[in-house]
Formats: sequence, structure tokens, C-alpha cells
Amino acid sequence: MKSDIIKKGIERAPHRSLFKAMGYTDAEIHRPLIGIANSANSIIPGHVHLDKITEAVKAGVYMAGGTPIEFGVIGVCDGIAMNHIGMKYSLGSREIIADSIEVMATAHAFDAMVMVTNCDKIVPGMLMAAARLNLPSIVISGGPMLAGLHPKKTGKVDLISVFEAVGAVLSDKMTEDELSDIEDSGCPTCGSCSGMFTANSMNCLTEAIGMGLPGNGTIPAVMSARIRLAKEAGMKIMDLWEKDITPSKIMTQAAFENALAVDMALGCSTNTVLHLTAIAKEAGISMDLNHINKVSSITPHLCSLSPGGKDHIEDLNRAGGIQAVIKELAQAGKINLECLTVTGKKIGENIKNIQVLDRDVIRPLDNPYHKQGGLAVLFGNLAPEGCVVKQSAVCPEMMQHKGPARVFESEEQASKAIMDNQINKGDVIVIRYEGPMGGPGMREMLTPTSAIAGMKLDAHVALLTDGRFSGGTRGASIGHISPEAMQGGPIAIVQEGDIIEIDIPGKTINLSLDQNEINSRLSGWKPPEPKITKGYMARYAKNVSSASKGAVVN
Ligand SMILES: CC(C)(O)[C@@H](O)C(=O)O
Ligand SMILES: [Mg+2]
Repeated sequence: MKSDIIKKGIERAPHRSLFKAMGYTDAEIHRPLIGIANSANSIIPGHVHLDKITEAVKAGVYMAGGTPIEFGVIGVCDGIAMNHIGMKYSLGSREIIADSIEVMATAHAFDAMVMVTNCDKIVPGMLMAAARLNLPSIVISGGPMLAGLHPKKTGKVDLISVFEAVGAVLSDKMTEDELSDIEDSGCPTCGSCSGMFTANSMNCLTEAIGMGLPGNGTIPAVMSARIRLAKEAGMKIMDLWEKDITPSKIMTQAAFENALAVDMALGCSTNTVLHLTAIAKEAGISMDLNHINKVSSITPHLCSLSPGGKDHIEDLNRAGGIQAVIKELAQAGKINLECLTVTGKKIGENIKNIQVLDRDVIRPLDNPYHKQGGLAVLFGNLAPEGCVVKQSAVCPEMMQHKGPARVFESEEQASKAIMDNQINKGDVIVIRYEGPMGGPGMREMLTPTSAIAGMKLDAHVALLTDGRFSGGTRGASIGHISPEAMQGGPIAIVQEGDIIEIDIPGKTINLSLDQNEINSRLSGWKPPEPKITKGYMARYAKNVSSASKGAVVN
């Protein structure tokens, strides 16, 4: 047993004595030690109940003959960090999460791991740790929040309704009283925000890649089935430990392909591109942006989920969840059924008796919501290394667009201009120096994109940035422009009024300037002073890679 190194033999009496100080019995010490990475806190709605999930996981581990050992993991609420300096610290928390789990598992010689997670950076951080440590591991999420019901109108509301309502109030399309109704009803329970935003995107892909049990992506946080799933995760980890089923046997190249196909069918967050790339790197697998277009071109978009569509994760769960989406894709040969999963079985066996239960929530492949998948990667003289858009949430009018650049050096400047009604129909808003190095931290910008949607400008205005977006962002919002401005990418030399041409079906994004002009402007460019000069983000900015490589810290 790996943990023998801390508990076996005469020399380890002091170590055992320390375990005994905590109340562990000899019997418990002699069993496999299962590290439980618990990211509970009282600042993320998706994490407030994770102590309950952890308790259930521990019960499962005990039932199956192991000893659970819990430790804490940090987590940022992107919603609360949104639109201020706090968001600069969010993406980088992913690496702290991965590193801190590596430290805890290695220092204490755990035999296997259960990762208790839910929200945006905690899921990928934990998957990165799982790949790096390569100990038998299961990821169990706290589950999605239910959608809210508007108290006075028919229809569902969610966190994005609240963000968009702000834009509606500022453009006199809604009263403050109605905003307050939506504020009170948009987030009705604990759990990760209820649409196909980043947290749920990553929880669903965890299931698709084989690292979460069936149901992990979609069973709502408030359902008792979620507690039962957590107990099963606790029991199952003992099975994986006995059979030595490690992440490297699950997160293979083929498993990443499966995850990408599910990503395209669901219409996941643009952030999945960053996170899958970063997890693949830890797993020793290469994932380049061109590949996303290849998968997207052959994988239809089957589910119409918020922010682009009408449904929420609770509807997807009712329709059969991720296993049903996998089944639908598998019937057309778009899934590798041989991939091993944390059930201890192959995907093909997991989906044997699965059925799609609602054909409007999970459409058949021959009648999809869109012929292509949720994401597109565009290339051109403005983004030589690529940029990402959630094409399934772009209005048809904006799939091809040409307009004058409106240039802003930060999210704050752009948000102010939008809220002060200084943006005209046809404009292409450019927000730069918000990249991984320049931000630093590649802020997610839900406030300006939601204001545009709430003001009903999303059929007329595009927004480009070297920063990133929320999974809740809709409209022609094109992020991750690489190389970023701070690294001398061409986005740095765009001037007010330059014409920008966007062609999402053609996968191109270009500045209507000849290359000599671009080169001459670039030769006069100098990087601005860093905005954060001390602490974690100053160190992060020095070491972070381009968004096109997953914004990983090398
Ligand atoms: C606040 C949200 C909705 O979680 C957002 O941060 C996302 O990325 O989806
Ligand atoms: Mg987010």
C-alpha cells in the first residue's frame, strides 16, 4: 500500500502516534488512506453544501473498508468575483488548487483520492491534480442549482437573467422593481448556477471523460440522489484502488475526444477550451485549437440550454443526462465506447440500458438545434494563434459581421461606455490587456456581455477580447484572442475606427489592414507596466502561458 511509507514498521511509530492523536484507531490506520479534497466554503453557492457531500463520500469509503481523510481546498465564486479586481484572481486559483492537492496527497502518502467539487476553477484544478498524481481518483460534484421561477411572469430565470436585467434597467427597458424580483428569484437553491455555464460544463465533461460517475454532471444539488451518488463515489474509490484503475487509464486521448464531442453537443462554456487543454497537458496529451473546429464540424449541437437556449441542467437531467447525450452521439459512431470510466467499466457498458427520455431537450442527431457544435475557433491576422466563440449562442445576424473597432484598455472602460450608451449598432468592441499575462489573470467578463444582451444590442454589436467570458455569456463575444496584447499580439495595435471582419462560419477574424501597416504599428509598440506588482498574481503573470495553450503556469 502506498501509505505504508507513513505507517508501517518500527520507524513509523511516531507517525502512527500522530494519527492516534487525531483519534484514528489501529484498524483505521491499517486500511487504505483515501484523501478527500473538500472544497466546501460559505462564499460559493455551489460549495455551501459540500460538507454534506463530503460526509456522504466518507460514509461510502468507510462502508467499503477504507479510511477517509479530509482536507480543505480553496475556491472562488466567479459570480461574486465578477467585474472587479477579484476576477483577476479566479483563473489562477485553478493552479493553486491543483498544486495544493498535489502537496497534500504526496506529503501524506494517500492511496487514492476523492475530489469534492462544483464550480468553475475547482473542477479543472482537481482534474489537473488527478492527472498529475495518477492515484486512483473520482471527482464528485455538488450538483447544479435549480432554475428560478419568475414570481410574476411565466418562465424560468437564472443568474444570467439577473446580469442581463441590469443592462435592461440601464437602457430603460425594465424597472428597478422587476430587477429586484429577478434578483430574488434567479438563484433559488444551493448548487452551481443552473444553466450550461462553466461549472456545469466542466461537471458534465468530467462525466464524459470518465472521471465522474453517471449522473455527476446533472443531478441537482438539492436532490437526495446527489447524496446517494456521493456515497457511491466513496464506495467506488475502494474498487478503483483495488483494481489500480488510475486517471492515466481513464483520461486517454480517446477520452478527451469523447469529452470534446459531448462539449459540442451540449454547447458548453468557452472556458472548457482552456480547461481541457490544461488537463490534457497534465495527462501528457496534446490538444490544439484546430482540433476543436474539426470536432465541432462533425458534431451537431443537440441541447438548447441557457444562456443560448431555453432549458436548464434540471431539464437535461430529466431527459437522461450526460449518459443519454453520450448514447445519442454513440449511435452515430461519435463516441469511443472502449474508454474506461470510474464505474470500473467501459462507456459502452455504462450506456447499454440508457435512453433519451425527452427528445426536445436532447434532440436526435438528424434534427439538431445547430448542425455544428457549440464552439468555434477563429484564426486571422487579429488572432494568429486563435480565439474562441460559443457559436451556438450567437444571433444569426452576427455570424458574419464587419464594423468599426471601439477600443478599450480594460473591462472597466468598456463596461462604462456600454452602460453610458456610447456604443453604436454595428460597432466591434475591443477589450485588451485583459489576457492571462496582461490582466493579469484573464478576467471573465460577464458584465459587459450581459449589458449588451440586456440592452438588446446583441444582434448588432460584437465584442472581442484577449480576456475570457462566462459560460453564461451569449452573443458575438469572441475571447481568448492569442497572442494577447501584453505579449505584442496584433490586438495591441488596433485603433479606434479600424474595420474588423468576423466570419464565424468561415472561422476567420481579420483587421482590414495590410500586413505592412500591422507590422509597422507593431514595431512601435511597447508593453505597458504590469498592473499587479506583488503577490501571487505578479508571479503568475511572469510564468503563465498563452490562452491558446490553456493559460497554464509553467
Ligand atoms: C458566474 C458563472 C455563471 O459561473 C460564470 O463564471 C461562468 O463562467 O459560467
Ligand atoms: Mg466562470
